[in-house]
Amino acid sequence: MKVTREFYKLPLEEKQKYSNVVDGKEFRMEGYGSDMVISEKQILDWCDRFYLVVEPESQRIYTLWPTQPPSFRDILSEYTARCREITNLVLKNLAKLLSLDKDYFINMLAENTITHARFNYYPHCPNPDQVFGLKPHSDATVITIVFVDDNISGLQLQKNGVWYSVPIILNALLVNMGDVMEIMSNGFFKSPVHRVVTNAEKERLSLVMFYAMDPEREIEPVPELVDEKNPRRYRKIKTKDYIAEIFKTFAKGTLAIDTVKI
Ligand SMILES: O=C(O)CCC(=O)C(=O)O
Ligand SMILES: [Fe+2]
Repeated sequence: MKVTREFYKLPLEEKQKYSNVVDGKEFRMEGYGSDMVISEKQILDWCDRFYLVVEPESQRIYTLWPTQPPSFRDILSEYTARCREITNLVLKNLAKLLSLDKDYFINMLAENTITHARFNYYPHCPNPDQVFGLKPHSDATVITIVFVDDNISGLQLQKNGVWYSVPIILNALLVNMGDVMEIMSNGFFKSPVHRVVTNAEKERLSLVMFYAMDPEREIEPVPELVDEKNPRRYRKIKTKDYIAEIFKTFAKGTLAIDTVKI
C-alpha cells in the first residue's frame, strides 16, 4: 500500500512513462491510465488504474514496472508469491466445500493462467453523487484478492438489491468470488456485484489481484455438480470470449454473466 501510494504521488509525466495507451492511440490492458473508451456514451469512472501482469513470471513486462519507488518491484514480487499461497489455500477449501478433489481448481489454474495486479487510485471527488469510483460490476476471475485502503471505505457490494459497505478491517485481505467460480460451481458460489463510491474529501487506494483462467480454456459448470436436481445454469464459453464480453458489458454498465445464463 505504501509503494502504491508513492507511485501515485509521482508527477504525471513520470507515471505516463508506463501509459496504457501506446503511441497516443492504441489501448492495452497493461500500464497506467484510464479504462479503454469504446463508445462516446460510455460512463467513465473516477479512478486511475495501473495494471501489470504478475504471473506467470515469464510474462512480466519489466519495462512497465515502475522504477520509482525503488522497492516497488521487489515488494510486488513478494506480494504476488504470498497471494498465490492464499489463493491456493482458498481454492482448496472451495473445492472441498463442493465435495470435489481438493486440487480440482488449483489444477484448473495450473497452466497458462495469467494473474493481473490492478492498482486503483480514486482521487477525492467534488461531486460524489454524480460519478462512481468504479461502476457496478462483477469480476471476470476465478477469485480476486483485494487489499483495500485502511483510511477510507468506498467498496460496496449488492445483496438482494441492497448495497452494503465492506468494512475496513486492519491488515485483512478481501477474497471475492469471480464469475468463473460462479459458473464452475453452477451457481453455488455467487460472484457479487460490487462498486466503489467516491468521496468529497479523501482519496482512496486499492490493490487487486485477479486470478483468471487460461484464455484458451473453456469455462462451464463442473460436470459433477450438474444433475437432475441441479440442472446446468450456464452455457459453455471460452475464457477469452468471456473476457471480450466483459470489456463490452463493463463499458455499457451491464453484466457479462447474464450473457451465459441459461
Ligand atoms: O477498489 C476496490 O476496493 C475494489 C476494486 C475492484 O472491484 C476492481 O478493481 O475490480
Ligand atoms: Fe471488482
